[in-house]
Amino acid sequence: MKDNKVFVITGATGVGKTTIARYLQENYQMPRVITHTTRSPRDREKAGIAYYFEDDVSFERNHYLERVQYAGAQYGSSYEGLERAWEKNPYITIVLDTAGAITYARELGDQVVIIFVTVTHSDTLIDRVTVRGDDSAAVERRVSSPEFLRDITLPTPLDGVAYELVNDDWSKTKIKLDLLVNDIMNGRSLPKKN
Ligand SMILES: Nc1ncnc2c1ncn2[C@@H]1O[C@H](COP(=O)(O)OP(=O)(O)OP(=O)(O)O)[C@@H](O)[C@H]1O
Ligand SMILES: Nc1nc2c(ncn2[C@@H]2O[C@H](COP(=O)(O)O)[C@@H](O)[C@H]2O)c(=O)[nH]1
Repeated sequence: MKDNKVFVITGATGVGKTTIARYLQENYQMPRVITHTTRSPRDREKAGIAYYFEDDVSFERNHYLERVQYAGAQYGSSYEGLERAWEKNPYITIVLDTAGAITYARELGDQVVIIFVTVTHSDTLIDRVTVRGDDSAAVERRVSSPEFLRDITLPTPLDGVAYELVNDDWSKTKIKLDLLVNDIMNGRSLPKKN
């Protein structure tokens, strides 16, 4: 449906994209689109909740709006996943890398609200994912990947398109999210930078 919207939450590893999606689910009943990946599950990640975990063969069976390689694994968001979420609510979320966010902006136009999440000091990201329980070798691989370095800064195609949200302090982030969601739901638009 034309009035359906998808909040695309993007940015580097550990900035808090999944935490933001969870907040929007719990407080605004926005379902998150579950995407597909060939990477292995982390401790506590459940199949069908965190991701649809695939192998190289099963990954090819889905119909993707976009797909990317990220730090050596494949990721993709399927049309079926989007429709399943929109059946539950006209406002939904998806967590993507910046390449995926650019594709969504191009393919879905006005139906997309992009939130680019950053932190002031990128060193804090390593602490955050370590506290989350990520294996130290995986953290090392991830933060030295070209995709991680790319996603730290706002890509040019998203400049003036994405809302920039600095997630240093979670209590302030929640206030900014509430303002943004209420404005979008009421057809207003906040400045893109805060
Ligand atoms: N403002 C914040 N201050 C401190 N810790 C935070 C903040 N926001 C999120 N976190 C924590 O940082 C960790 C990483 O957050 P989250 O998993 O949401 O990141 P992400 O961007 O989805 O990462 P990835 O792309 O690697 O999946 C989690 O342990 C989360 O609880
Ligand atoms: N473009 C896409 N990016 C995706 C998709 N699913 C997840 N992601 C992003 O990949 C990285 C790595 O995720 P992680 O869970 O292994 O840390 C992160 O930026 C996710 O937002 C997708 O379907 N398409």
